[in-house]
Amino acid sequence: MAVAIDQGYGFKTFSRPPRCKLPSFTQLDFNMLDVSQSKNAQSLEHAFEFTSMHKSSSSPCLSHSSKVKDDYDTNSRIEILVGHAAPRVRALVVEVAIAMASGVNPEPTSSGLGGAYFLRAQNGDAIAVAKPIDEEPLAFNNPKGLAGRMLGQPGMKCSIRIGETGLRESAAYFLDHDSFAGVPPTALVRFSHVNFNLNSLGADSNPVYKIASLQRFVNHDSDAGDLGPSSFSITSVHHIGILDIRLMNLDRHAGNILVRQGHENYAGATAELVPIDHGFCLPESLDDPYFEWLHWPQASIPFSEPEVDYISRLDPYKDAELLRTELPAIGESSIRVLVLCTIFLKRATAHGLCLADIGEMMTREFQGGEEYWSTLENLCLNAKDSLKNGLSDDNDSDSQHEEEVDEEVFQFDAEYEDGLNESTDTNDSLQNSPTNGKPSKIPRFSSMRKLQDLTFPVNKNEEYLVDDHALNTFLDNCADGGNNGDDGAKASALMRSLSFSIQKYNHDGQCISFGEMDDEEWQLFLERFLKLLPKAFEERKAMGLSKQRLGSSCDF
Ligand SMILES: Nc1ncnc2c1ncn2[C@@H]1O[C@H](COP(=O)(O)OP(=O)(O)OP(=O)(O)O)[C@@H](O)[C@H]1O
Repeated sequence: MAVAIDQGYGFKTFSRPPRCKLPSFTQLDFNMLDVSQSKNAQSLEHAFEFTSMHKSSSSPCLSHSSKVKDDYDTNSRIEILVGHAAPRVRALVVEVAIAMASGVNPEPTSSGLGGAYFLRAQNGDAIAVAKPIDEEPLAFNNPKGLAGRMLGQPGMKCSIRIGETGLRESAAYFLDHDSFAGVPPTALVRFSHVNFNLNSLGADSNPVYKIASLQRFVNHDSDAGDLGPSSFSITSVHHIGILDIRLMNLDRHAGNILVRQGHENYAGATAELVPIDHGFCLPESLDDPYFEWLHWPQASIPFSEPEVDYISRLDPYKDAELLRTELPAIGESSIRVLVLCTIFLKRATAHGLCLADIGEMMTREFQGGEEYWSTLENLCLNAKDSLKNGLSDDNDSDSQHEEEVDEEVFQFDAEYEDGLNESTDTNDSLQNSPTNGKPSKIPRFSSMRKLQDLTFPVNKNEEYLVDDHALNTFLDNCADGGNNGDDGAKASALMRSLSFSIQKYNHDGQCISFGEMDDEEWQLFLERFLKLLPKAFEERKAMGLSKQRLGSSCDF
């Protein structure tokens, strides 16, 4: 049987496709592919070179509805929206197209809070995981009882909008240069006429298309939540951590790290880790990241030479340009978070800090029931303050500002010290230190009152459709994990990473954002920020040394 190729929609066979019918995106028509002739996707891709696949000059359009009038027919289709230029994406899409042409249906997964589906080949092997954007947690077609809000509204993380996690999954793959962290090939695709979940809101809509992230399925033995970290290779932990820091990943819980067991060797720690689920990366504002690896011993081991070299070669401005070109729907404020975090990583590494140091400096802290800005946020607030106060670059103003900052830091540290005094730590050397060996912090709520104009805007007048009672019941059920064996433990881990975000969103929904600055302000801000870094890094190092003197260094 001959392989029929849809000349109009993205393939060429032996003659050029008619110009007028070239679509914006690559499109494969499942039913137009004769599976019996297509032994494997790779050879198919080579045999039938894709057309030039003009990338749409406009942003991928994320529709706010699942009901559309499809111009085509009712055959199942898949199109690449984002990821044409990414390696190994087309092979993945072709494989999925072939599987679907053979009549294989998506298989819903029970884990995770969003709708996620395994796509299998005819022989039953999983090929890919698809996650439709309208089935994300809180989105209107969420199949796990967490539906309600519309796309574009703030989601589980206040700094990431519903419907935008798929874009971020794709961005993480683009930004994982040389497969350093091992993010599986990922694209943003459009499925037409495929059976995904529709809640009552859209149940009568047929035909339907869905935008979804599509990721290569990775064979694995377990996830990091099933094991202690002692078997994980240092390299795997470092590489994932480096990615998480650059992208400010808010959701690196243990379930988002797949584990592939290696063979035992003299070092013992050989398990390879595969990072998945990057939907909560690249927030629109600084936020509180969740790094499961933060207290793993591997994170306290200095970066290796190749890692330092990789970090030194990272170019935040090139990465920013890559996102602007390949994922124009990702906003400038998220791109600035990427730039800032990458600069932070580069400078901290050059200063000799380890992964745990850097991760901790990005993470907020709780003391006495209060949440405090992270060191990174404090640095940004101070840099923004100095811009706002119009301080010039001359030395006098600089030192005057530094004094002001020091005073603020000292006042806070006194408060922090009080807290420590109440706790069990009575070590004199720590108590006598002017900064208490801790990075400077500002009580979150007081600093927010002071800096409201710098925060991520959330329209509090918008009416959200979410049923908060249902949400809370769901969360309670998840948090009741201890009684449910593995699933319960995973749910608990997940909740640890997510629950505060929900609480935060409900209470204030504010974070530090850079989107409101014009280019000149942004550059000035970065200059100010860079000047503040050496002192913060020194403080951090000093803190590490005091810890070591106290004998609390990590044993591995
Ligand atoms: N690339 C992959 N390879 C293998 N399994 C995967 C892959 N991506 C996801 N999975 C599995 O699919 C399930 C759901 O995926 P995922 O955790 O990404 O969904 P989610 O709804 O975004 O989850 P969460 O609620 O943790 O944010 C998980 O069991 C996960 O292990």
